[in-house]
Amino acid sequence: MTLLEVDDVHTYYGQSHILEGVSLTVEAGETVALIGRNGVGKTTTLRTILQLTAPRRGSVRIRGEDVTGLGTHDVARRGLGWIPEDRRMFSELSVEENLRIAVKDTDRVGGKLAHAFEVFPDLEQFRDKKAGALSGGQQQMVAIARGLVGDNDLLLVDEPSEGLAPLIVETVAESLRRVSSDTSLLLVEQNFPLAMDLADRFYLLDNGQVVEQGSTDDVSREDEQIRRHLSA
Ligand SMILES: Nc1ncnc2c1ncn2[C@@H]1O[C@H](COP(=O)(O)OP(=O)(O)OP(=O)(O)O)[C@@H](O)[C@H]1O
Repeated sequence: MTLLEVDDVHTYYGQSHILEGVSLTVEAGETVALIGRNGVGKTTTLRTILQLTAPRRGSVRIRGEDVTGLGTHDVARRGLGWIPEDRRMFSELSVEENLRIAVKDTDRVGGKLAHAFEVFPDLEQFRDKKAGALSGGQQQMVAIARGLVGDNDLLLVDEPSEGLAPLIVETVAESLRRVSSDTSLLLVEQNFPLAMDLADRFYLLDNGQVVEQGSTDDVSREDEQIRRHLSA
């Protein structure tokens, strides 16, 4: 089943034409990577999907239903979760409270928290600690765990490895791998090897357009070309 279908979206900030006809899909169960240099429109693509910035042309469909122009809250209610680049913790609240807030079905808070701590055993020892006191890697893990307890069918994850040391990136990658057995992922990543490792398919964006796409299994052939786009 096609969970998400973005068709030929054109998105602007004021007069600036940022996305110039982006199309992509995410099937149920897939992890899809959106890669590309700084400023090519990756975050804008996620914002467009969530209708935080509605496209002027083109459409966004969730399970075949056109959600273009709906409020972000209504899009989220259809099973889309967002893990933004800045992670958006409630820094004065504990890890557990941050997770509780994300549970939509309040009758199931206990079970959801237990599941989160099972998937992220490292988090359990921090459950009473203020989220603002955690390291960047630990906060990223809380952000991913929040996506997990939120019962989302698709998580939009923006640059999860940003600013993290290589060893911590590996832990975060492992968290995403675990979450991907429960939910589909659309992953914005500038770390090319990480994106290739986690994703089934990829889209390469440049200047607001998809310039390459395919299975990550086939990527070695195109490797040089992709790297050129990423470093240009
Ligand atoms: N709120 C805004 N108003 C005007 N221009 C914006 C706004 N947000 C982003 N832009 C511009 O839109 C373009 C695309 O930005 P976007 O954040 O989508 O890129 P990105 O590929 O996610 O890059 P990064 O990795 O730096 O976040 C950039 O040129 C950026 O300067």
